[in-house]
Amino acid sequence: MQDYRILTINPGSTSTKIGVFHNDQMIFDRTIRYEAKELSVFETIYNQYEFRKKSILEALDEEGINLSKLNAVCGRGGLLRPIEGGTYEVNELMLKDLKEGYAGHHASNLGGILAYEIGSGLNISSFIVDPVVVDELLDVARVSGSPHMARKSIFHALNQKAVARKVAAQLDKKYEELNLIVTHMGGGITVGVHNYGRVIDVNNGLHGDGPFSPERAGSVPVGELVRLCFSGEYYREDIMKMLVGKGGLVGYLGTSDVQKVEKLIEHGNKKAKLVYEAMAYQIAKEIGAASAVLAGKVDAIILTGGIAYSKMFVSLIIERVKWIADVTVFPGENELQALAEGALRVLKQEEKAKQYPGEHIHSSTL
Ligand SMILES: Nc1ncnc2c1ncn2[C@@H]1O[C@H](COP(=O)(O)OP(=O)(O)O)[C@@H](O)[C@H]1O
Ligand SMILES: CCCC(=O)OP(=O)(O)O
Repeated sequence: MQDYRILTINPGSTSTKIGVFHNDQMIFDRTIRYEAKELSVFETIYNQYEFRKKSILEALDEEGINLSKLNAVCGRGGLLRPIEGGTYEVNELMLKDLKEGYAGHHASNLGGILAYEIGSGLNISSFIVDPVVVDELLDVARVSGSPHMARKSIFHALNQKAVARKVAAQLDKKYEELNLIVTHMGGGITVGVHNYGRVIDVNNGLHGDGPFSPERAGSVPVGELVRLCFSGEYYREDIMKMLVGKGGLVGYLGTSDVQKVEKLIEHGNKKAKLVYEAMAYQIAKEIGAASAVLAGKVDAIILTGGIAYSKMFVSLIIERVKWIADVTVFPGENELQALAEGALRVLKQEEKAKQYPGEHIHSSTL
């Protein structure tokens, strides 16, 4: 059997996580953290490209990783056109969409770009796997209530699918045989309805939908939002920041760090307690809505992401949703492993790499 060596790259808003895999075994990983002031000199996320690339190559060099032994580079995919899940070869159109921010700007846009630039320099393949725009929504889930707006699928597809596969294996089943509700709780929070391997409904984790999160407002009262927009007090950017970046815990408490919020609660801060409980309450409510999508036939509820490390937070959710199905807690994320496995399936020819953008997915049915 041929062996493969894969470099995986997962850019986040404050860090770039990298991993080197020998087949599906991680042999090196590192989280390269950046100071806020290091990144603030760049006007756009795309402008951070050279800086992040240099930091990756330096980390690999420090570890003595021989780049010429790599067979592929695989990055986290960003805000592209809506596409179905899977492993995609990075192509010209994908690079253009990632650079221009076809569906917006998020650090994950750099994943495909960095994979391509490093891969093409070494003359090896570059891929992305399950980008945040994976769109497997039911038509009925796309209808928002206004013909001027459609609901969109933007979520932690990579980690949700990776963790769902892991839990399916624990249950001795295939992912495609189960109905799962997967909740990723990180900087953003998304609750995905996984119906036999397809995410048929999910809140748009980036653009104002679903539970609030450490740094995002989630669904807000829309009449109030319109009032703020036309109050003459704010620019568009101010309002967008209220929704993403300065919403949620940051908006109420000035921090996106759940551990700091727990410290405030320990010290008797009543506001912190209320906001913390409200975030768990909104997540439980979203899981309840997800269970209705599956008509109550739920094999398991999964809680994952950084916040799932908190026993206190997780127990607040579990006490409200345990009547629906068993809850499995999978703290952190499994994204580097998922990237490597996605690339490996293609390298081993178990799957063909998909071509972006593939079949057009309608953003509205009406
Ligand atoms: N041990 C922990 N207990 C509680 N919260 C945690 C813990 N570790 C990380 N978090 C919280 O998880 C969130 C970040 O989650 P993560 O999945 O790393 O985010 P991202 O989506 O940005 O990758 C932060 O709010 C952080 O404070
Ligand atoms: C919903 C898009 C992905 C996302 O929100 O990722 P982060 O939580 O890492 O910002």
